[in-house]
Amino acid sequence: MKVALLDELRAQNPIVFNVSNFVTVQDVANGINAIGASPIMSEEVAEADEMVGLAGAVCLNLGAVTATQVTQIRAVGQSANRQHRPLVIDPVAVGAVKYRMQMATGLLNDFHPDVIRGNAGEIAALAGVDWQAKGIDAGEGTGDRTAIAKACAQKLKCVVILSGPTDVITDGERAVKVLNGTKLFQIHVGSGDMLSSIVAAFCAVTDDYFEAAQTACLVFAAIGQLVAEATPNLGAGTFIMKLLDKLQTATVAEIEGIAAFE
Ligand SMILES: Nc1ncnc2c1ncn2[C@@H]1O[C@H](COP(=O)(O)OP(=O)(O)O)[C@@H](O)[C@H]1O
Ligand SMILES: Cc1ncsc1CCOP(=O)(O)O
Ligand SMILES: [Mg+2]
Repeated sequence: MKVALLDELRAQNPIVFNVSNFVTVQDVANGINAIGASPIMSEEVAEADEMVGLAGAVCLNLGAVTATQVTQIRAVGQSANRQHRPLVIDPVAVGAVKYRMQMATGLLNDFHPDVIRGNAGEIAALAGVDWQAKGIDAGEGTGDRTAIAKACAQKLKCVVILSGPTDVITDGERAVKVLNGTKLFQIHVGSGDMLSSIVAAFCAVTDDYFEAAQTACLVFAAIGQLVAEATPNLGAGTFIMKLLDKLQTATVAEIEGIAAFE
């Protein structure tokens, strides 16, 4: 685990190109900006190649995609592969909606992601494992989360993050668990989307995407935990404000001080 990548990210200030969903786009932009990278969003297929070309990494969020946007997402994904930009996918609610699963499966045939970040319901669905996803949320299941994440990584040949109370990060062989976090993440819609884009930001500053994924998960979860511990009984509204503040100011030493992983 290389928490010092956070300083590298802040020094390089990489551009992260996001195709976001309309629900959480501002959280994603501000989260990337606060941590020290530079967000840019686009829904226009005509500028796909140019956008990818100026970015250090690309994050495709499948959270609220129209048929027109599928065409743009495909073009962006293929362009990221062609231009050798790290590519992160967030497969929102593929475990709950058959249409989304078909759409995501089709896209994953058309381009190759370097990292997929989803909750248990989403990663189980992509792995082909039984799980009761609940809309955008993880839902219920009894399967072993590390085994499910590994199965997904082996099937899709990429790094997989299965996030939740414990984040599992795997390349299909090796697996690391990040134990930090706070339940407050669950009462903010967009926590997962922010994490996916922050994973992309870390992928922009190292070629080791397994390392980038682990570090992003640790940094994000630990910062949430620092915020929760600093203010007892924090509510949903103030949590996101304080989370943005702490994304901006947290130091490597503070994060290393509470880091819990195995
Ligand atoms: N119960 C929890 N306790 C601690 N951290 C959590 C908890 N639930 C989610 N998180 C954290 O929230 C972030 C978003 O993950 P998750 O909730 O799984 O995504 P999504 O919003 O896509 O369902 C991750 O950093 C994860 O570690
Ligand atoms: C509510 C909602 N509906 C479609 S996308 C979306 C946001 C999902 O955000 P997250 O997965 O980060 O909780
Ligand atoms: Mg999500």
